Amino acid sequence: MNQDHDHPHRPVPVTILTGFLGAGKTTLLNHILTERHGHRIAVIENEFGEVDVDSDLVLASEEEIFQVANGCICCVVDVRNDLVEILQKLLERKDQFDHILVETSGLADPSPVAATFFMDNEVAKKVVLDGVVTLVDALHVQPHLDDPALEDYDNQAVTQIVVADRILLNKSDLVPAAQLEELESRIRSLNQSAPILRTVQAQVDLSLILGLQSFESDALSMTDPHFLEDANDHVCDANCSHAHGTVPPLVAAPSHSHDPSVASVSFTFDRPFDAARLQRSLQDLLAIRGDDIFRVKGILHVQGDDRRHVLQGVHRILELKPSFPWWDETPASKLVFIGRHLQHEKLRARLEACLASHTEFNEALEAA
Ligand SMILES: Nc1nc2c(ncn2[C@@H]2O[C@H](COP(=O)(O)OP(=O)(O)OP(=O)(O)O)[C@@H](O)[C@H]2O)c(=O)[nH]1
Repeated sequence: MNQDHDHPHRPVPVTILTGFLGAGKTTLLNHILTERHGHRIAVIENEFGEVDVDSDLVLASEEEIFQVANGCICCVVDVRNDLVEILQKLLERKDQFDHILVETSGLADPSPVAATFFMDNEVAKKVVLDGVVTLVDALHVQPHLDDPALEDYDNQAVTQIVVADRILLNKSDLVPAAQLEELESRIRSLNQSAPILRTVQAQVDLSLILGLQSFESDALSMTDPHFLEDANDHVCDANCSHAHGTVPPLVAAPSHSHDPSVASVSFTFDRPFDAARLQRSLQDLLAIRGDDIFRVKGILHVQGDDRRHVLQGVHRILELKPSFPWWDETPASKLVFIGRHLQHEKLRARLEACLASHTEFNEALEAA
């Protein structure tokens, strides 16, 4: 499958992996990274919260994983410049991989991300957009598609479906068949051409989502003639007045607008959590606030356990699972909440109430 060794000048295909918060992007990424598919993939990740949890959720693999700066890749200029810089560096040693995968944050519009590949003339010559793969959360997508609070703003859940080449209707285990069919027709009304694949835990035959080559830039502009212009008023070419081969100065703010009421708050704690108390407390919180709290994720230090614990919440679904040991890393917790009307201090107080008491902590330290 690695035909690219024989064709060093062939542009490197780039897949953009997108989908709303909690839809299953990291789950798919882990599936891709652990499957024997013959591609050597460089992964670029972008996340929304200030504290990086996502890189800890990606399984160890031989592939290289790069983080672009914190902030939304589709609308923060620095983040898009960061993406161009990473691409420039990656392309200097493109003999080491044959596919690039960009996982966007769950709130990103993939169009400006795709456009970033064409902003810099040197980068544009060396990559080809292979496809946009969109994960859709079968259980939670409906209210986001119809979100009344988005009246004056772009709806990223809709945009992500509209621009997709492949749609994975994920978490199909959580929804009855009749509802899946309704969802499929809703998705079909937004995107008539992308095949919709039902998945559980994002398990999909990778030949259906990688190597599509659907997106030569001609094909891209045929899909939506305003695709690039929408993302940015400028696409570089040989006639540009500015220098190429450096970070393009014209990565301007895109024309779309995010819902400013969606924000993220992050926390770190050295003292371990009482796992049962934390789980009860967050379940109580999500039972009441689960419409507004879209996403919770964390890597946690749990009292009396030398393994990391992974906290995953999507609206009212919450799970806390042990993962691999801390090894020589000092255990500590980091958590991110993403949603509307998040009250930082109230959340902090709730979390602090779930930490193991100082006495418990000291006793555990002495016993160790
Ligand atoms: N029941 C069920 N749970 C799933 C499925 N796919 C993923 N999940 C769970 O959904 C949660 C979120 O999955 P992630 O892969 O982290 O989602 P994401 O899109 O990367 O999340 P963000 O990066 O925060 O936007 C995790 O707890 C997964 O285990 C599925 O098909 N069925």
